[in-house]
Amino acid sequence: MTDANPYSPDAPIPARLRPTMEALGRVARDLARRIARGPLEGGLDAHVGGNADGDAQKALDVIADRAFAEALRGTGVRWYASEEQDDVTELDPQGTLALAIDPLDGSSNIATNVSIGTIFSLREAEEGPEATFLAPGRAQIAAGYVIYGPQCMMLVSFGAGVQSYVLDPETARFTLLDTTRRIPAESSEFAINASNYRHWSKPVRAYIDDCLAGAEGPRDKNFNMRWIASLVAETHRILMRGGIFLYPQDDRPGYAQGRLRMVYECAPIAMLVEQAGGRATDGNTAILDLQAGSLHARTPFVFGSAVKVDHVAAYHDLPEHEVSALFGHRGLFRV
Ligand SMILES: O=P(O)(O)OC[C@H]1O[C@](O)(COP(=O)(O)O)[C@@H](O)[C@@H]1O
Ligand SMILES: [Mg+2]
Ligand SMILES: [Mg+2]
Repeated sequence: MTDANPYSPDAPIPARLRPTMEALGRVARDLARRIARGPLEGGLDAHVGGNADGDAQKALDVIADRAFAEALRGTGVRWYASEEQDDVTELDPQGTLALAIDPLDGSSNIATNVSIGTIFSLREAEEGPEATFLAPGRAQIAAGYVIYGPQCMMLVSFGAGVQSYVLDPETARFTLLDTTRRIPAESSEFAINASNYRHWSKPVRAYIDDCLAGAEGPRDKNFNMRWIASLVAETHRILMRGGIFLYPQDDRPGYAQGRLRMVYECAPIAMLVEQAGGRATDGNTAILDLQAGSLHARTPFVFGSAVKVDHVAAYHDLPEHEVSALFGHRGLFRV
């Protein structure tokens, strides 16, 4: 029952991007099946080496990367840039598109039966890989993710809102749900890896301190916290019910620009978030206006409901004495 077109007939995918999107959908469908089989597949979580960033590579990282690269041949993609490879591959010299991909996001969760994902971004292919991928994220013509969770879903934007699909196990097709996904403005949830608290900058600490102070603090309300350690899963939750995500820079060696990669993770998620009415910044500046210094460059990343992301930026603008003060003396926010 696995036909060539992995989408329902009503999928509003631009004709020019169809072959590429169909290849992505077919691989995602196959990965969803393998991930669901999990232990029966054997060794998906095995350590197999390290990638360009020095991150540990799992077998599923490599399986996913190879499967996407292979399937994208002949679909109009010239440049293939993967988080799992040091260099960009030229798939088709005649191709006019370029694809950046995090083939398997959240790989620390493979063995734990927690949602993982794939993040992808499409651009026009310029003459060289750097001219293509180092241009600000506003140059993206499409961006999306697949979440391998209790349901396998794809959320994608072609620059006119966000389309949501669920993979129907009965038909093996990504079936269109809606094209109007908006991030709810109101929410009481924030997501951050709080184990790094002591390494954060003062503005980030101050922002989180004020959330933790709850109804007794300057925010006058109680918050709840989430941390899944799968960017795709955090993004999906925020697209469904609002909130804010932060992966800031910190003092640990190697974390001067945070953890997440501009080209493969932050730029595509930022496009989806903006297309859903939210905001995505590096703490101050819109991610989509920033340029990556290199293919694998990282950036601090803050995204979610627009008002919340703006608050974080305001904390970065506070004078030193206010950002260091206890929340009772900060006096800036009454939200
Ligand atoms: O373990 P940490 O430091 O909380 O980092 C979690 C983050 O790292 C990531 O797993 C990085 O992605 P990869 O799994 O693709 O390397 C994100 O999905 C997640 O948000
Ligand atoms: Mg990732
Ligand atoms: Mg990854």
